Amino acid sequence: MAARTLSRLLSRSLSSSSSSSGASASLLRSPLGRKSEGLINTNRFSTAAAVQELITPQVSINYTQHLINGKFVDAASGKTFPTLDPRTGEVIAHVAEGDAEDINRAVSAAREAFDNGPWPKMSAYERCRILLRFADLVEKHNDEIAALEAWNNGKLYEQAAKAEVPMFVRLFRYYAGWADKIHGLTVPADGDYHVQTLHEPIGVAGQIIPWNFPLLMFAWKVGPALACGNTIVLKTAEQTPLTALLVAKLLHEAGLPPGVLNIVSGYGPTAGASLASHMDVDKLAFTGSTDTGKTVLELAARSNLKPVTLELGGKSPFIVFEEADIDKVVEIAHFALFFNQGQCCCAGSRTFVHERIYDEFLEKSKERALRRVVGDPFKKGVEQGPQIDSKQFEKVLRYIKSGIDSNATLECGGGRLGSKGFFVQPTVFSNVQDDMLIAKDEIFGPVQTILKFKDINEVIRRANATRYGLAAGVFTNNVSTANTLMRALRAGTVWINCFDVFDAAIPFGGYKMSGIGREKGIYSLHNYLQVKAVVSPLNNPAWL
Ligand SMILES: NC(=O)c1ccc[n+]([C@@H]2O[C@H](COP(=O)([O-])OP(=O)(O)OC[C@H]3O[C@@H](n4cnc5c(N)ncnc54)[C@H](O)[C@@H]3O)[C@@H](O)[C@H]2O)c1
Repeated sequence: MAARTLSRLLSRSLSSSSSSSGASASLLRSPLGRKSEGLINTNRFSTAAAVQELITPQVSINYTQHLINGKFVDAASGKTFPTLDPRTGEVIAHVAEGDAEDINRAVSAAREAFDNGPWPKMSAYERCRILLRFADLVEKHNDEIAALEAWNNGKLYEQAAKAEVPMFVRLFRYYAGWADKIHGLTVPADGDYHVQTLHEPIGVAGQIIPWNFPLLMFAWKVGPALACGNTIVLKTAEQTPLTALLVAKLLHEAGLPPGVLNIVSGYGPTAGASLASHMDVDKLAFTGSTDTGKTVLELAARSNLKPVTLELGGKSPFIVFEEADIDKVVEIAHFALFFNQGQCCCAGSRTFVHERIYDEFLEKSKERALRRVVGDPFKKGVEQGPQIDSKQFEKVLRYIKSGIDSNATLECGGGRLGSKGFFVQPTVFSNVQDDMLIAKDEIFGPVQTILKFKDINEVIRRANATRYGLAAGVFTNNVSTANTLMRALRAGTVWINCFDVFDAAIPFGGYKMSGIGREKGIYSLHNYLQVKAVVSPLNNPAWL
């Protein structure tokens, strides 16, 4: 298709901003009666002046086909599917729709590149240098990549430009650094034998990623797999296929040989399921919902028993003890839940507050939510954009209704914003009980649930009483309380007096139904390596 340019679309929607059409730059009326151009300001006390400036980065959609064996190609069936701008629900591009045949072609290219191509035979230092060159190129195209990410996902442009693309770059530099430091051991064993372990690439890695952080999920998976010398078939989420194709182009410009990274766009039950069940895929790494995680694990087991890592959903407790600094923690709790429109696997989605500070904490949390600025993610000062699509948007509204029906107290929000796009009011519930659906299920939206607790043992029990175990936050000035909680909480990450601190070196993953295995850090390398024991007899050894 002809390249579409974001700045052109933005200027078009700006010039029509006096109509009440869309979220991008149209007039949207907040439920609180404020009305302002191009934004929905939930602040009764107004910060509108700070949020007028529209950022118009240059970006166009140039890549919409599959990337197979270093070339952009149409789907075998010739089919395409639409990808949307969540601000308006309008189609921004038609993308090749992959199915089993496209997956077959991509897996064959990856197999050939692994078995006979230069990548696994290249020195680790050369692989490192390609990854470093790629990181430099991404850095150079930072704003363009961030704009495409925001356009396709609805996330804040500034969040993508200032945090997510730089984190992407950091992840690739981190794994580039590992490429030439991966090695086995010599092992002292009983008997006259020389024993060593070889850490070998696992082969063709199948990777399936979600839509909430399309670029970061790409980096978490592709970075370590390439550092270890594997080849890849990546299936992007159907909602957000665009940025993976753009950065993959840059990776080839950096010197990646053809066939090493193949990308197929398409839907889960067709393209995703074909990848998970493919007999020639040696490893599967999946990030997405717990239900789909179970499906892909089963597909992997029923096909060739490929090893599977799973990064799944969460319902993470955010626990505030009585001595915490209330103003500061209200802000962190707000961020922990509402960041990225609440579409975070590790969102602090059960805010447990000690009964002595509960009322004050609740009042301030509500005030903060009312001040949250919702609007066009390309505007400076906007804090919240739209949900990703109508399905997620409706799911969030259903959970809000379920909270109301189950007699939790709706403190603020509770509905949609505007009439176009997928904007949801920042919503806070109090009087939430553990057995309510809003306290048990992953809502994946801007809905904060605030629960009251009395003592440490009670809150540990309640925080752990979930099928999930992805992350937790603990806010206390008492060292002993912190020490107890960091061990007692059954979660892959425990943040003490902070939340959402990510770094390439920090492992991430879940206990219980939040997943299997860890990504990032040194731990991710283990996902992409086979360990081979090599044993040979020693004649007359000088030492053992
Ligand atoms: N633990 C983590 O690191 C982490 C990170 C981000 C998101 N998540 C989780 O992801 C979920 C949100 O993402 P989502 O709605 O895109 O999840 P999802 O499970 O619907 O989809 C994730 C991916 O799986 C694919 N898929 C769907 N059905 C499939 C099937 N039958 N076979 C193979 N692939 C299939 C989709 O096309 C998509 O690419 C949330 O539950 C969130 O918590 C977890």
